[in-house]
Amino acid sequence: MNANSFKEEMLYVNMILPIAVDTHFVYSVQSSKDNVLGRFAAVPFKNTTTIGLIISINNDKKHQFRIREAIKILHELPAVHSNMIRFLEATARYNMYPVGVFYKMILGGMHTKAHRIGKFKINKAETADDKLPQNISLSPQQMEIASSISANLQQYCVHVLHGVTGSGKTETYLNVAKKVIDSGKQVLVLLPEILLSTQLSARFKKYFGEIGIWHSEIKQSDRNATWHRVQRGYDDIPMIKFVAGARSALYLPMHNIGLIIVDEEHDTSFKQEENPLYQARDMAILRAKHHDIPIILSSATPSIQTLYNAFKNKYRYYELTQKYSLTDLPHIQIADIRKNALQSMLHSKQRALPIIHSESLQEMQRTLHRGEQVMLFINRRGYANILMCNSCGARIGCQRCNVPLTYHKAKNIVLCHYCGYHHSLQYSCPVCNDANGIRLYGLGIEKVKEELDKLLPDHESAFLSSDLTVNKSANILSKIENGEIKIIVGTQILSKGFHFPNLQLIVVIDSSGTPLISDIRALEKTYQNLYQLIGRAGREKSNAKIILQTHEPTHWFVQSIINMDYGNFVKQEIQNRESASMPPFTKLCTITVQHQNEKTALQLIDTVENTMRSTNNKYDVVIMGASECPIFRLNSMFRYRIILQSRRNMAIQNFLNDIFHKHPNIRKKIKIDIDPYSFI
Ligand SMILES: Nc1ncnc2c1ncn2[C@@H]1O[C@H](COP(=O)(O)OP(=O)(O)OP(=O)(O)O)[C@@H](O)[C@H]1O
Ligand SMILES: [Zn+2]
Repeated sequence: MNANSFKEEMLYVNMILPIAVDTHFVYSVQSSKDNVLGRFAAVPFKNTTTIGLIISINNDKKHQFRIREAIKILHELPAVHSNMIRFLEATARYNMYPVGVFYKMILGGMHTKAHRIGKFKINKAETADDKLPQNISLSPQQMEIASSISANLQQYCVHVLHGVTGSGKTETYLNVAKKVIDSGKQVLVLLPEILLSTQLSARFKKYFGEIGIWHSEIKQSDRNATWHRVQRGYDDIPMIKFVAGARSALYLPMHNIGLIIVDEEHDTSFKQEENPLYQARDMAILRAKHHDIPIILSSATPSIQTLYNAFKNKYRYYELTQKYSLTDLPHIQIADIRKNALQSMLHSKQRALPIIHSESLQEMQRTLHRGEQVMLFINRRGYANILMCNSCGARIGCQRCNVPLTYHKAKNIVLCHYCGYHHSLQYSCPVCNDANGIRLYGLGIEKVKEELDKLLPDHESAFLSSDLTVNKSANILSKIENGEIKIIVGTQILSKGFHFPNLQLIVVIDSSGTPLISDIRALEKTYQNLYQLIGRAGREKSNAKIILQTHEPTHWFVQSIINMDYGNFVKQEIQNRESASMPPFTKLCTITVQHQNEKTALQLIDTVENTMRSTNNKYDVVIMGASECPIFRLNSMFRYRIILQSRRNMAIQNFLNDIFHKHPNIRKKIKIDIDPYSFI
């Protein structure tokens, strides 16, 4: 390099700012050309300051506006790699946002006020008290997979790690991760948020010592320290080599990333449903591609999309066929709620359906007697999900949404699960004015716990549901682990990758229940949840039991669960998707408009639809709709939508860009959801 290139001069540079506009910003900096690209810089913006990212030199000689000068370049941080910048632009293009929106995620909630920059305390990240006792030696099957993946660490490749629950997928990918770290690079593991508060992070710490944890609830000071320390070390405090995080960790500007792992890759929580909308698993694949590094997708029930890509040899597929502990798979049996209902009516003249079947109760007593743990699964929050008037039959719904309300007993409120609207429970009917008309029906987790406390008063039981914070769940989880709590009642978060060695019985309160809203992935999700849930029992001991309480014991879906044949289910489901031209055979995108005024909403969607239909559609995009959304009124807004469908990648984005180019106003009026997971 010649000494001249270090000469400082006045340069114009193009920058991305954490702002939702489609342009780059030009600033002047006093620096050498070689030392600015990819640097963060504090800059004045309007009447405040922010941190921008320098992405290129601006060679224009004349500028229409007065160019402001950057306050300082953050030379203490390494330059962001051009691969990361390309990834940033690609992710914005794919999800149809201005690049600044995703750049904001790279900043990860850092202070952007100039006077605060560089003023932070370097906290130590999380460390385990004890290191792993001895080196874990992989089984021959685990070893073969780990070596095969490790043989190919220098380039992009998607590896699918499929193995029954408890087969040692985690050990296998950690073995690969260790090699990557030993070679001087960094590893990122993405997990559903709830798993970060569990044994899994503890296990990571035992493996790697200090690790970075990244999720929505970490303290600002830890956030600052981790953000800086994934980029460089400080004095005697080394750079963080291993980061475990929820989906937003994908955008951390790690200095030298060598491997990404997405654990429980099928989990739908990887789709962010608020702005910006993106699928973190899919974007992780995109990031791996841009950095030219491997990515491992791990799951006992990989998504249909992932398996389809593996079948087509786009991804490499590995299967772990045996449980590591070699205990038997749990025994699954059915408890027919209808029969039990009849009996309890005859004997006790009680009309209500029993919540816990007599067979389940007996099995629970036996299990507890042996000192083992029991889990009850119900996929409904709250106490009662039907509030109906006994006189007029009116059902109490949300004032702002077209959905029924749920009674939450602990908080003593009637709550809308969609918009959060709530009020206290009232027994008078708002429709017929019967002062005592409202009755509670239906079943939620709180009612199950109440029933349990009646049936088994000597045992403490605990709740686990998405209503809890990460810290609260961590507290409950540790009580379950140390055996203080013997009975666990929970919603679908129980099906995430927990490891409770002493859990030997799971009762699924109601395994019927079809979803209210047509969702292309409804069956896939239900199957994955139940399969994963079943995998929580009998992890270290044989003779575990699963009881599926159901109204429909002969239903094909219930039968396919009993057989635990995921491969067969996937084959069926892939055929269904193909004949319906649904993903993974096509790409979808929903375009939603909403307005407080019903007529205005309708006019809006008409305008959008007409514009779309009159645009030259050279991309083979199919326009379906417009129609009312399944929840027509949500949060006081009337909602209409159009579904776009295409067989080609990026065709929908290109089509929409053409429209926005001609009709820039349309964009502001619509919500775009690329690869939608929610169809409400
Ligand atoms: N080679 C090994 N040596 C010692 N213990 C192992 C080994 N492989 C797995 N185990 C242990 O077996 C249990 C299950 O392994 P692991 O958690 O890796 O499985 P998994 O497939 O990731 O599970 P899940 O999908 O259910 O989360 C763990 O307690 C783990 O420590
Ligand atoms: Zn509501």
